Amino acid sequence: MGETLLSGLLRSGHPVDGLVITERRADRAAELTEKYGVRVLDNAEAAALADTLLLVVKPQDMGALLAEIHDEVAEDNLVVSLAAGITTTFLESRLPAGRAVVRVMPNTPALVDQGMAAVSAGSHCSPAQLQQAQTLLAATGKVVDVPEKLQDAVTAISGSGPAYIFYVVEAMIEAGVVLGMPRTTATELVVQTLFGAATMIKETGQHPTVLREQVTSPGGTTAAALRTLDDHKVRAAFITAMEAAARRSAELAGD
Ligand SMILES: NC(=O)C1=CN([C@@H]2O[C@H](COP(=O)(O)OP(=O)(O)OC[C@H]3O[C@@H](n4cnc5c(N)ncnc54)[C@H](OP(=O)(O)O)[C@@H]3O)[C@@H](O)[C@H]2O)C=CC1
Ligand SMILES: O=C(O)[C@@H]1CCC=N1
Repeated sequence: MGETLLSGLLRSGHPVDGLVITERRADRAAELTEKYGVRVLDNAEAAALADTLLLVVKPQDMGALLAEIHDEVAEDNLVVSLAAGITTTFLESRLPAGRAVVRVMPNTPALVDQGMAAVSAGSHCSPAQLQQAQTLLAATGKVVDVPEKLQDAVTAISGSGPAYIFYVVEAMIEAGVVLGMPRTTATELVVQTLFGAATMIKETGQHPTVLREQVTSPGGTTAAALRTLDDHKVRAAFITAMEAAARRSAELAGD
């Protein structure tokens, strides 16, 4: 996710001299410098130098990272965390008092500038600082401001969401192969169908139910398929799965 954000910032015209990154594995640091021409520092050096700090480690590593940078985070710095489940209270309680923090839930389509990120301000973050975080994230897609109590739901929907879609795509390709289609053709058919359906939802503004009904001829093939999905309780499985994701997000800060 960190590399996705770095590449998006550079693509959107952010000057490379205005960025530094941290990377604890030397081989990976060399690879990133070679690929992007970006300077790699250690965490404390980067925190001392930067005005805005983007924290993109796993939730389980966040406590240790905050301890490392604690003394270097200045009063006017902005700390932006992209970690699932890590609350603004968690961040504020591990930084010097009064520091401005923003909690973000991004997603991987940011890699192709089609990201969906939701931001929530901490208690010392000014509207201008929240806007600054939104502007940074807008380099890789859409950004919405949500009350922090909705961030676990955001994580379950758009944060993890790309994985559910890839899972459905995998299943549809597999089904195509079962039906005798060469894998490459099945992949092409499924990917274009996904792209076409996503574009229809976005461009027509119509409810997905209306669009689904347009495909479903009475007594036809789609009705036969959808009845089978209902028999297997696929809709209920999605709801239960996403409830599990939101629950897991809420647990992560305690891991
Ligand atoms: N992947 C996704 O789709 C999304 C991820 N996120 C969030 O983004 C964060 C990162 O996720 P993801 O990119 O998948 O995870 P990765 O494990 O791929 O990346 C995390 C990176 O942080 C490095 N790291 C850990 N601790 C430190 C430290 N103290 N100093 C410097 N670097 C450190 C890790 O290094 P090393 O390899 O050496 O362990 C690793 O390279 C997570 O908090 C996740 O919740 C949010 C939305 C979507
Ligand atoms: O699976 C995860 O925990 C992260 C957060 C959202 C997407 N990936």
